[in-house]
Amino acid sequence: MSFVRINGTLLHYRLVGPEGAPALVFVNSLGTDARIWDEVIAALSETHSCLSYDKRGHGLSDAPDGDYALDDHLDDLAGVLDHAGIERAVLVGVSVGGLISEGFALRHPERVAGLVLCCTAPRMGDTAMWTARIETARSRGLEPMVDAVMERWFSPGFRAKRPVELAGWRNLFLRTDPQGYANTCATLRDTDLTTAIAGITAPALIVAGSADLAAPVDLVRSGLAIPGARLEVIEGVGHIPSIEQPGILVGLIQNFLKEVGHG
Ligand SMILES: O=C(O)CCC(=O)CC(=O)O
Repeated sequence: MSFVRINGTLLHYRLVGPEGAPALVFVNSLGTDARIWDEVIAALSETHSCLSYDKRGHGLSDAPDGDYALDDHLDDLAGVLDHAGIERAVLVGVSVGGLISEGFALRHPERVAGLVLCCTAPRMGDTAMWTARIETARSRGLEPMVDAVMERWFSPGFRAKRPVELAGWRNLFLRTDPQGYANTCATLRDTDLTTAIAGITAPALIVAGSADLAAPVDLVRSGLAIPGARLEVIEGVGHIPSIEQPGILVGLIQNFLKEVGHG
């Protein structure tokens, strides 16, 4: 576990794998932290230097007050990469982490060797939906929404067959700072990269889960506006494939890394 302060905000990150190996950077989703990548990183860190971090408002990172702009997340990510000595990487982002990855590829094209965009889209939800969620989180915390969130995150099969793990991930969500959660919902409320992603020059693999209720396959398809991007759909999986089917996700990432010549 390592920590760094970027522009006053403390961020928690982990860097594992062979020193000097091609880098992979993992960006987590709303209401989760870097632990969602553990099984994927266990496999990929044999060959790659893997950096994961808790984005602001989540995990062991600070949760500063006020709405977070996409630019705040991009500054954080650039700061963590600079601190870790990573010049260029393939970014693997899920949901809002995918949006952050797209934004980073637009701002720093020279630093992005490729994008793996899981269960995400350049515009997720709408203003009314995020405004309502922000209001709930700020006034009543995360408890009122936990059951609905678990249904969006995990397929019916996962929820039925893996109740103990489900209980653990439920705890992760409930222990997220409600203000950090709400402030990150503001990023989703205010970010629309629908037009901008046509300007991404990095190669992109887009991954969807057929049972994802937070980012349904048809929404995820909108990411194909990235030139040359291709889509893979993991059958029967919900919003967080790194938890439900880490082995399948690892295989997809490994094929993509070969295609783009990144280790
Ligand atoms: O997961 C994200 O980063 C945002 C999408 C979302 O709303 C997830 C959820 O269902 O809570």
